[in-house]
Amino acid sequence: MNSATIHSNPISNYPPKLRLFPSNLHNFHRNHYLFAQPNKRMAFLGPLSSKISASGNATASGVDGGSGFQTLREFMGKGGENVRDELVVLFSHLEYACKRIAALVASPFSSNLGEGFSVVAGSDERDKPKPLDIVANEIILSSLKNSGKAAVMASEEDDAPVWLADDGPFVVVLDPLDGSRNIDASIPTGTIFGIYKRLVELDHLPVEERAILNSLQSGSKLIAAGYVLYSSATILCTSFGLGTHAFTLDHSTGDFILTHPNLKIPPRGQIYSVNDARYFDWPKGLKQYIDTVRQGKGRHPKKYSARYICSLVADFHRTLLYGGIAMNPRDHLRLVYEANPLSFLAEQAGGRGSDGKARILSLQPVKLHQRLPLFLGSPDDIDELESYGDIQQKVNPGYDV
Ligand SMILES: O=P(O)(O)OC[C@H]1O[C@](O)(COP(=O)(O)O)[C@@H](O)[C@@H]1O
Repeated sequence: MNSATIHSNPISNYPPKLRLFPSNLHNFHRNHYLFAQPNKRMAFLGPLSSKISASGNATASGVDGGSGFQTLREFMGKGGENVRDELVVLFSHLEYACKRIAALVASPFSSNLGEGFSVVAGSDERDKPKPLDIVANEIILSSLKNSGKAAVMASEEDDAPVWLADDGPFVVVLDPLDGSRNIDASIPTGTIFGIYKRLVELDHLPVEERAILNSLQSGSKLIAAGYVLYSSATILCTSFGLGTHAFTLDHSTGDFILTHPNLKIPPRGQIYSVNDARYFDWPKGLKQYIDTVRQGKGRHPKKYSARYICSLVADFHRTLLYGGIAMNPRDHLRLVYEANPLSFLAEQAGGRGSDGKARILSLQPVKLHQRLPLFLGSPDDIDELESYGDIQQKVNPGYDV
């Protein structure tokens, strides 16, 4: 959440001369994406396509038998998840927004984006918005508006949810650009999103109330969730409730290609991911757990390694692939925008999402910007960690870095 005031429209001014993307989504897709030549795609995907063809999972999940690869849009259709058209439309707008954000994050022109913003005096230095957060938020907002499929968007960047369309079938909750405080060093960042159905039984309520209550649904009601990792590759990882699947952006065509069908988190990893400069503020149980596994004295007789990027999407993505635990034991990450969507993906991949005491998806959010301790990862590692009892960091002085 931030208290920024936007005095000019950063998107329409950006980039100063060169337009990276046409403003009209339809023409954009027409000219650049949907009608990309298949042969061109194949030429770029030679090694990848054979890798996917060799995977039983990929074939079973409907990878195009002839060409050996499948785009996200194809996957959402009959060959894969077969979700309904309305969700396909919503997703294609979200996908488009994230491609724009990916381009911005990597752009040499993004340093100009700070111009035209002012921040309300007195807000905590750490919580001050980075301009790219706001631009990313605006990009997603306009895409969701254009989709006509989102009733409401609740964003970590906004104080209150924005009502978009009375008949929109979906509710979208999101963190438009997580980890953005690392952005000047080109450290990976990410977008996190969750999708619920609009609660039609609330349609009679005043719009503000309707917007909030629709956005405060429990994670167990998610119908889809995902993240987009902006890193050396741009990865869109998603679940519609039938497994977790990751797609890699092919920059030559603009397609997200299925590269990690049916991701399964290893039941146990050998990596813990936490900001351990906070060690002296941790409770006894958490200290003991970390001391134990780093010495190789835990249930898994291997010395664990530490990895901490301090960018939640990147830390979670690595955990999904390699196993272990990505954690933030203090009340810092948000239930609605971060913990619920990522726990949904973790569970769909056979992993767990916990606040140290309870399953994240079983919690009923009471406030939009509610924060909590978060532990995501391999089931055996999280079980072992929780067996230490007090692992939630209650001392939370706020940290300046
Ligand atoms: O300072 P900590 O406790 O290590 O928190 C780092 C975490 O905060 C985040 O930067 C999110 O915080 P913000 O929402 O304030 O940007 C995550 O990407 C990261 O995992």
